[in-house]
Amino acid sequence: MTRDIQSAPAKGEPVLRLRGISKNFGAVSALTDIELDVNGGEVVALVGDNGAGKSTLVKILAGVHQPSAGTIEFCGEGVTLDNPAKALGLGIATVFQDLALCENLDVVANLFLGHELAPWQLDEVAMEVRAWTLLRELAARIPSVRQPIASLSGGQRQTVAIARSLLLDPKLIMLDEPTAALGVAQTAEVLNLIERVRDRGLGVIIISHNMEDVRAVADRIVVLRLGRNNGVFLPDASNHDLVTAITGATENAVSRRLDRKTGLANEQSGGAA
Ligand SMILES: Nc1ncnc2c1ncn2[C@@H]1O[C@H](COP(=O)(O)OP(=O)(O)OP(=O)(O)O)[C@@H](O)[C@H]1O
Repeated sequence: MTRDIQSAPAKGEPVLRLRGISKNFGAVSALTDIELDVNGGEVVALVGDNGAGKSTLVKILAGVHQPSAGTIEFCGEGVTLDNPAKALGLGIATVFQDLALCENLDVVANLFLGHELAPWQLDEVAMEVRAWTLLRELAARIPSVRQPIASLSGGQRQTVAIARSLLLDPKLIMLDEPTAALGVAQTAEVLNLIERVRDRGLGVIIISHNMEDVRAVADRIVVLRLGRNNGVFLPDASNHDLVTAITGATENAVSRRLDRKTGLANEQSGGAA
């Protein structure tokens, strides 16, 4: 059922609390003893190298995978997320990287796709008004809600996918690489949108490999490495500390490269002064 997007949790209230979450796929331990806390009105970035376990954790919260061990508290209550419908019903929305939009349908149709139970589902005018209202509330830049998805930019598509997930009035929204493959302006637009979603009081989990985007929008950065927690950072943490937590090595190619670049920039600014 579709509800109004205003009824989000109060800011700062715990939305999600994971303790001891583990997930084994046969002999592979994808996650071991994971802790994660997300509050209302907070963006938490989940970062880690390939294979760190980010997608597995998101899929557990989306009800796609069942944890092998551990507890999930959602809005103060212990829950089991047996399937995606249960997670959605509780208020956990996920925007996967493929966005799952229908290219040939317009924005309105995509927003309401799958919400067949809504009373106004077949009322085209009501759906269009609701689509405009929602997109305006999000200050989204979509020229026309009657445009087919195929004609929209990557940033606009991401916006439609996020708006669609908000129609179900979630308390937590998970975004998998929302800025991957976007240009500078589109990335800024999506980051602004994430901030507006946060300002509504929702908890937001964002998976990203882009540290610049993570720093720009996250309130906390949670690092996973080899399926385990490997540090929680504020966005002003140094690149060196973040890269060290992500890769597990204090001396590595990424941090050497960053140090070289920083050194070069300092030399240049020193020379110019
Ligand atoms: N369905 C599955 N069956 C078996 N092993 C899996 C399955 N899904 C994930 N894994 C394993 O779990 C580990 C964590 O993978 P996961 O995809 O969660 O990492 P990730 O951090 O999302 O990586 P990436 O950034 O590359 O998407 C990897 O070793 C992966 O091979």
